[in-house]
Amino acid sequence: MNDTVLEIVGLHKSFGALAVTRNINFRLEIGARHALIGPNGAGKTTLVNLITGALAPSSGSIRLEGRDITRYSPQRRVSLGLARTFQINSLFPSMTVVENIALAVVANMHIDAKLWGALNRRKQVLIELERLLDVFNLSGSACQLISNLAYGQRRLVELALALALKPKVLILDEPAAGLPKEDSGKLSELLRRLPADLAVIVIEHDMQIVFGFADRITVLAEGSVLTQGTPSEIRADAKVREVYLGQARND
Ligand SMILES: Nc1ncnc2c1ncn2[C@@H]1O[C@H](COP(=O)(O)OP(=O)(O)OP(=O)(O)O)[C@@H](O)[C@H]1O
Repeated sequence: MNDTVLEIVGLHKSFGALAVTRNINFRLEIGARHALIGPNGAGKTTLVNLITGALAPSSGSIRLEGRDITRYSPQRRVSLGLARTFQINSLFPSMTVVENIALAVVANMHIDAKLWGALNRRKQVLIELERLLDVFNLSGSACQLISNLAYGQRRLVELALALALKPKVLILDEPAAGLPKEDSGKLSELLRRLPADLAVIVIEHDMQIVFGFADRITVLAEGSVLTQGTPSEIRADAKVREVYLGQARND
């Protein structure tokens, strides 16, 4: 059986004469926990934008479950199961946590207003809502307005929204950014509760999160893959230490 869910082959992106993504290759298997690390300007965000379709590559290909999605729109990629965390400004601040998540669940189940009244549909939505609130420990704040939540809680709601899409691949772009150190410990714990069959790519500067979460790490430098390996291989790699780990947030 082929367990590959996402495959990146020879991906290349130039802005004019500047090549910012150079011949990137990697594959994710079902349930993978993959981290993308590298110094500022290494090309991590550009690579995510290529995978999600926000940018078109100059060459190379992206396959999701064997299907070539290289030229698909971002929306079509999402509908096929490629999600990334929502930005905070995609939450509705004057609505509650549960209302925000419910909107995403209902949209993903393609339930229109007329069918919403059907009891079994309503039950399905409620079961899914309960599951998402539970995964992210949000049940206690379900009825709070987003505008009253602390920053860390809002980030959890974004994660819940992304999971409401029932993705096969989830890209987490710096989930710990802006979180106080004590909350990043909690974030690690919650990341471990993501569904086992979901393939996750995390881009993160916090090395405690990266090494606690990833089973495989790709290190980017100047747009290229410097090396890939298991956390212990990456930790022991002299090149990586030189270009990155010595300067990363790992206190
Ligand atoms: N639209 C663009 N036009 C020209 N150059 C760009 C563009 N977008 C990104 N770059 C350049 O591409 C390189 C990689 O940027 P990118 O944001 O992908 O790096 P990064 O690894 O995500 O960095 P950081 O960790 O700081 O977010 C940088 O040198 C950046 O200046």
